[in-house]
This record gives sequence, structure tokens and C-alpha cells, in this order.
Amino acid sequence: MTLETRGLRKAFGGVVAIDGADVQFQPGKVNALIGPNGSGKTTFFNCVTGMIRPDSGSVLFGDRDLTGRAPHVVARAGVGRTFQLCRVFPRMTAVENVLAAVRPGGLLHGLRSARRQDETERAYGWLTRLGIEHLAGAEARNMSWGQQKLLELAGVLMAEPRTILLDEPAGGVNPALLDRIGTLVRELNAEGRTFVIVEHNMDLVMSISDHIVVFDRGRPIAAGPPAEVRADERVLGAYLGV
Ligand SMILES: Nc1ncnc2c1ncn2[C@@H]1O[C@H](COP(=O)(O)OP(=O)(O)OP(=O)(O)O)[C@@H](O)[C@H]1O
Repeated sequence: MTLETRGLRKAFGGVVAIDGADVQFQPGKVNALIGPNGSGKTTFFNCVTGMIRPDSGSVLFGDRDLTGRAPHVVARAGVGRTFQLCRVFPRMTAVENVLAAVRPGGLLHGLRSARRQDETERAYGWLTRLGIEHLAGAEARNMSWGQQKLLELAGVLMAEPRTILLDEPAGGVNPALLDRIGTLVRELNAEGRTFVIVEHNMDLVMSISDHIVVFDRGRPIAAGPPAEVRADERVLGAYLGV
């Protein structure tokens, strides 16, 4: 299913953060959204995932119009996301955090015991897949920043999203974990998940992306495969400010 926006616009007072953006991400691929600081990438993610209501324009996912829908509606439609500043519950354990992603508050009472066991097993499954199962009983606040990012991703994966938006997955993460995140994205993509990644680490972007959309001043100025985008003069201009 294709995730796209048409004429998306969002201003904060006099600051136009998103300026009539027409963006189409490629389904089944690893897409990246890059651009200089302040070019509107996070605001764009927030509009797409229902955290912010756009002033005008639309957000479409396949044949569904998700414009202005609440975050849980967008998530239920199959679009998951992580946050630049990583959202986990610091005093809950890793496994409780993963369960909380699908059961608000992490509460499993009220579920039949078979269902409860099934969800707990799935939570452990994702922790294992992301290489942090040994931390299942640890409180999130005692985990490293990179481990917390993996934990947040495990929670997103619990909802089985078809499309996953990652906001700066490499930010503040050590090089070893960075490699692991890159490999994981490619593996999860090979299993059929579409990715859209906002990221400043160009080595990571160039190595894992199939398709890159470049933002400048709230709208796309270029889109294409890494080699093409890297050689595009408009892109160099946007980054160098010329
Ligand atoms: N809540 C807000 N109130 C006012 N202005 C905002 C708000 N959020 C974003 N902006 C402004 O909108 C513009 C786009 O910001 P945004 O954070 O979306 O850019 P970005 O590309 O994600 O930046 P970065 O790469 O630094 O994270 C900036 O000028 C920013 O100052």
C-alpha cells in the first residue's frame, strides 16, 4: 500500500513548516526522508501519523484517507512510528513496555489466559528478534539509549504495521548498535514491511535506502535512488545553503 501526501501544509504562526508537500513513498521499500535542520521532516511525520492536524492537503494510505485522523486510527490502519526522543515507560520493564504498546497501561487482565500468553510470547519474540531478550525483566530506565530505541521499535512491531516510520533511529546510538539497526531494517523490509526513515546519518541512509526524498523548506526538492540523489545539485545546494 502506498503512503502519500497531496498538497500537505502546516504552519505554526508565521512559520510554514510544511509547504504544500506532494510526497509518494515506495511500497515494499526502504524510503528515507532527508533534509537540512528545520526543513519540516518531523512536522511531516507528525502530520502523517495524526500527532498534528495539517492545515490543508491530504494523507493517503492505499485507498484510505488518513488526513487528520487520530494516532491510534493511523496505527490501526497499519502505519507505525518511533519518535526522535524515544518513547518508553522508564519504570516499566522491557517486556511490560512491549505489551503496553498494544495494551495501554500494559494491562493484560481482562484477556483470556490463552490470549494473554500468546501476546506475552509475541512480546518476548520481538525482544529476541531485536537482540534485547536478556533485558526483558529490566526497567527501561536502566537500559542504554540504543537499547531503549530497540525497545520502542519492538513495541511498534507488536502492532504488525505494514509501514513503519522511524524518526532518527541512529541518533545518539553507538556504532555497533548502528550496524544492527541497519541490518534489522533491511531484514524487516525483506519480510514485506515498508520503511520511511528520517535520519541525519548519511552513511546509514545511503547504505540502507532504496528511495530517498529530500526536503527543503517544507517540501520535496528531489526524490530517487541514493546514487541519483547524492549527485543532484539541488540537494547539494539545500545542504550547503547555496
Ligand atoms: N510546535 C511548533 N511550534 C512552532 N514552530 C515549530 C513547531 N514545530 C516545528 N516548528 C518549526 O517548523 C519548522 C520545521 O521544523 P521540523 O522540526 O519539522 O524540522 P526537521 O526537518 O524535523 O528538523 P530537524 O532535522 O532539526 O529535526 C522549523 O522552522 C521549526 O522551528
